[in-house]
Amino acid sequence: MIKLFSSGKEPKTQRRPLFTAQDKANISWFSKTYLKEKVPWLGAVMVMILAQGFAYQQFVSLTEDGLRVIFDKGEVTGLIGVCAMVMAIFSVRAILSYAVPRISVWLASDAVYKMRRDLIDHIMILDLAYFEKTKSGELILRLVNQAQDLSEFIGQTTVNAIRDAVTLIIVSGYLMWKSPILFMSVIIVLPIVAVVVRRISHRIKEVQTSAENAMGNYMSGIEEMSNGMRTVKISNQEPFERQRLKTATLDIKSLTIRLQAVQALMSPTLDILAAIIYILIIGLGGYMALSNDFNMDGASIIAFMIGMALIFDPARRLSFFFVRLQANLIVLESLRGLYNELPTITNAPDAKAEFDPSGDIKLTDVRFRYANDHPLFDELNMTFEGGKVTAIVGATGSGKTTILSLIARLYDVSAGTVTIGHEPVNKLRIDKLRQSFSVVAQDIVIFNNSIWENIRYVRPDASDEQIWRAAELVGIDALIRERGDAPLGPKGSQLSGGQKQRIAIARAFLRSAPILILDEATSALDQRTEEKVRQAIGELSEDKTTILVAHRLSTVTHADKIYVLDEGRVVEEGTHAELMANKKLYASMFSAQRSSYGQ
Ligand SMILES: Nc1ncnc2c1ncn2[C@@H]1O[C@H](COP(=O)(O)OP(=O)(O)OP(=O)(O)O)[C@@H](O)[C@H]1O
Repeated sequence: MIKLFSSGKEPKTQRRPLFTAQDKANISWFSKTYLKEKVPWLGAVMVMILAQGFAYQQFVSLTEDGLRVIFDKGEVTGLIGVCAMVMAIFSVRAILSYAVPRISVWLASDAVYKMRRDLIDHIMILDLAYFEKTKSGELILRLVNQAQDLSEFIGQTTVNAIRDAVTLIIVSGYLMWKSPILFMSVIIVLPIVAVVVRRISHRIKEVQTSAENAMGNYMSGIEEMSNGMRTVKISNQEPFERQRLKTATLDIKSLTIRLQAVQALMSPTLDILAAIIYILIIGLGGYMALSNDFNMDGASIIAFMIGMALIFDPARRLSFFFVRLQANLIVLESLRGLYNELPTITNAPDAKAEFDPSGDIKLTDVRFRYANDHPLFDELNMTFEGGKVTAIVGATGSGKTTILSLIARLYDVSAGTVTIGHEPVNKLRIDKLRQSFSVVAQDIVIFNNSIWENIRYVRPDASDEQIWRAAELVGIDALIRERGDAPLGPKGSQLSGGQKQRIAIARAFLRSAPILILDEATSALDQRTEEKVRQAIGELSEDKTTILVAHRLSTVTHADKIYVLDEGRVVEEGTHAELMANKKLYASMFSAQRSSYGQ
């Protein structure tokens, strides 16, 4: 679970390798999955990068020649020749400097596009349970920001780092060949760089994890605040929301500053090291040039100095690369973590596409729990007869909606079976199973689109006549004419609760599947509209297996069978008349409701 805010005290860093086994596995996964097919292009980029490295080496070598021409021979034509060569070398490097980022950014963007595409595919198959426990801000962070960060890191930072590493190796090799003693004396400082980079990298990794978490919290906070603005305003909770978001941004600010503070330690360290290197070249190199014991002259010292200057910047950038690498390893880990979320509700290997959706729906000895601590159902037995209307009533939280979720296999039972027409639902192809339902759920999802498009959503191939007919049956046709193509606002915020419910019922009409599930389908309608819609629903449920969940018992009296549920157990079952005659829970609930409605 994501840590809400970092405590400010990071655990003491233990000595860990630069890449953990997990990091290596993540990098290998990303390369194999998204870069392997681009190997020829990656090869081309590598060749160009090598050519860029050799261009610098040639430049150092030509500079030395040029200096000798000036110091020793004094030939102007020789000097022009050297200048022309330098120009040619830098022209080649310039062309490559254009080509390399163009290709590498394309490669990285394509790889990250494919990863995003796969992530979207993967998210779509995850269980409902995953979305009920995951904050949407976390998903947005991964799919938007982290994927983008990774793309930039691979396409620009890593390619630049490889170019720097190649330049460093080639030019260092050349300097080593020219003067091993001088080269070995000046790179004595390198182990210090390695130690500093290592220490700083570990620290960055820790702070980056907290920063990513804080960003996810901030995004989730914004989402919750904007979606819940009606409740926020009515309950005067603006100060609380303001404070919550401010605390989240403050957390991001302090983590960003901490991250920068750690990263900033690199610069002064490297500046001091640069000074040591130049002092060594001037002092030791100067001594070698003055002494007759070494094969060195002024030109070689200056060329050596230029060579070191040329590799110093790549070396500095490379050390920053390792710092940024740590941050991006965290991002990669977080992205790959999404793939580690696996759906449990999947098609069985021999899943059937053919079954009789108009058969009886049976729950036999069903056991189910949401969290591990409290079982909701223990040996639940129910039958919803095919082609009949069955109602489930009971106190709030007694498990009515959960029964519907088990039938539609949004959750799997932990023991027992749920069958439709004698076929266990977990042996049916999930798409075929769900195609057999028309559902009017409690939480109606309305998209920011027109009413028309919202109805059509459940059956994109429906004809205009079919959509009009569905709209007329629930009496929303006039509103369609009035609003036209105007979008309904996020989550249908520009509609009343009853209008949303009518759209949901129109969807059920349009879909006209053999099993009709109505979960508090008419609770937000006024009595006159409800009467009209109920007649329409009556027509719709003809020859269909209908499961009706309602609190208002007057809406279930016509059902062929009524189940009364209490804390996950069926406490009564029968027709309205039978249950009234029983004079138990149902009868008392019915009488209480009737007297409260003044009937
Ligand atoms: N996704 C979930 N994770 C954990 N617990 C859940 C989840 N959904 C529901 N519950 C719990 O399971 C129990 C049954 O919930 P359910 O929604 O099935 O009740 P219900 O009878 O339909 O209630 P209502 O009449 O209020 O709609 C409740 O205690 C609820 O808090």
